[in-house]
Amino acid sequence: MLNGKDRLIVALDVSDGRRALELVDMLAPFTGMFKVGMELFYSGGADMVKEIKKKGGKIFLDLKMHDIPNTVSRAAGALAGLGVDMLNVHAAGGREMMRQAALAAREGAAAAGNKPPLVIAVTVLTSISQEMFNNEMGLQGKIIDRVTAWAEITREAGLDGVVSSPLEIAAIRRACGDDFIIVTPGIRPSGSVRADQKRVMTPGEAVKDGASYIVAGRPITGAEDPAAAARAITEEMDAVLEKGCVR
Ligand SMILES: O=c1ccn([C@@H]2O[C@H](COP(=O)(O)O)[C@@H](O)[C@H]2O)c(=O)[nH]1
Repeated sequence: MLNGKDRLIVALDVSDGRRALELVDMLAPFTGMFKVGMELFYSGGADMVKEIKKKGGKIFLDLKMHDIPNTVSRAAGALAGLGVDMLNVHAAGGREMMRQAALAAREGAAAAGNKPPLVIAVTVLTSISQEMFNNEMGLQGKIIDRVTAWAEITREAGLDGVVSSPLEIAAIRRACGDDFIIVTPGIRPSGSVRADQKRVMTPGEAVKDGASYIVAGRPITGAEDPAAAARAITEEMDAVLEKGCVR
């Protein structure tokens, strides 16, 4: 079973490549994977991915691709050639887009001699509240039902898992089983600032509910001592895992 360190993905949401690499050095002892998102990838590009890999860091490339199947699958193939460990698309792009993206990612990785990345789909962003979902996005019903339905389509399309808020973990586990990967941002250690996140839980609660991985950014990178913040999060998860109360 993965321990707290393995399950922690730190979001490197900075535009300064030097700062990103400093954070990698500082946080590597407490972090299983580093998330390179739009800010760092659009400013540092593929070189940033290569630099983090040189330091031995695993990479979740979080570009949330959402376009027609041909465009997304070609992009997924190219990104898999970089040797990333995880990449993602939006489930709202549909079953066929997801299916082609997963295939292309596996082929792109094999062509470059890399291990196939985990390919996962973003469901409903953690910054969306139930009220926004219904009134701003014009979508009916409950977020939890939409997330669960998209998770099932994601699994049927041959992807490895989903990104959801921690509030939906238990429902996804019931629908998609224990082997399905659930990655949850919207992680806020007790007492920390929510900022733009609407559907949140603490690290311990998320792991207790069955999260495969949690993503934390500002609670770590914005802390006075990022290493201490990351260590506290891994310890909180380990305490839950050691009690064996993981669903
Ligand atoms: O639904 C989603 C999908 C992705 N994210 C990303 O996770 C991190 C969270 O950062 P915090 O600073 O811990 O809020 C960020 O990179 C997002 O792009 C998400 O928050 N929600």
